[in-house]
Amino acid sequence: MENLLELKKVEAFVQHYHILHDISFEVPKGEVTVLLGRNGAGKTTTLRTIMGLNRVSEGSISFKGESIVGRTTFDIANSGIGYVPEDQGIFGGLTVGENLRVAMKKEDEKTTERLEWILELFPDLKKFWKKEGGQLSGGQKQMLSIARAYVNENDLLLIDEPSKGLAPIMVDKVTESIQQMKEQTTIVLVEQNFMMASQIGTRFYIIDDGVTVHSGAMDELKEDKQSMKKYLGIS
Ligand SMILES: Nc1ncnc2c1ncn2[C@@H]1O[C@H](COP(=O)(O)OP(=O)(O)OP(=O)(O)O)[C@@H](O)[C@H]1O
Repeated sequence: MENLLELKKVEAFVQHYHILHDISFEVPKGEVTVLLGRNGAGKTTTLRTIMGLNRVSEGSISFKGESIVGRTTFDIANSGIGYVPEDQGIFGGLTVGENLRVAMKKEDEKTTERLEWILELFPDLKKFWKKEGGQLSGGQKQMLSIARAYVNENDLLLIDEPSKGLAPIMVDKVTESIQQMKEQTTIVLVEQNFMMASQIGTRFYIIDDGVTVHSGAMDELKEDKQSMKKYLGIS
């Protein structure tokens, strides 16, 4: 299968700290690739590095067969990568509608269709269309953040810990929504909630101290008690 995104031996710095030491993974088109690892392992840094927010000192990152190292974040986003950051990145002082409008790269028919689709998936966003982003619940903010990335015609979505801080019922809702989205787009998902990751993911990579140390099919990891304990602290 064709790889949409490929990282090879990536080393990267956050300010002057060397955080990523050897990150390599492949993201096949049409799949959900999950990045797992303990707190502070380097998962968020990996997504931010793909988006051009950290300096790459070694290795390569290619998207649709072209290197994206050294490009601006604006350029990388425009080449077809949507990013749902861990802090959700929504504007607290803008309404739900305004948040979506400013996120839209185009206002064409396809974008309108995608907006309608996502509003059906997240009816709360329609219901609270005029409510300010800052007044939404945690789950609603997460939905808005995902919708802001989804509304554009991206080839790839990077989603950072969508379950973080959500009540179990909201985690189920977000899981269900990503399951529906994966029918339409390729996804890289960072997730600490193993149940959620295992329901959605196709393949996994484990990051430990800035290094990709293990990978395989998500279904196999569930049975691999030794790796779960060693790398994720799950027994
Ligand atoms: N701005 C920064 N300055 C210094 N160190 C940083 C900065 N941002 C991240 N780090 C360090 O980089 C390492 C990787 O952090 P990162 O956020 O990528 O981990 P993570 O795997 O996403 O964990 P979490 O699930 O806790 O977000 C951590 O040791 C963290 O302390």
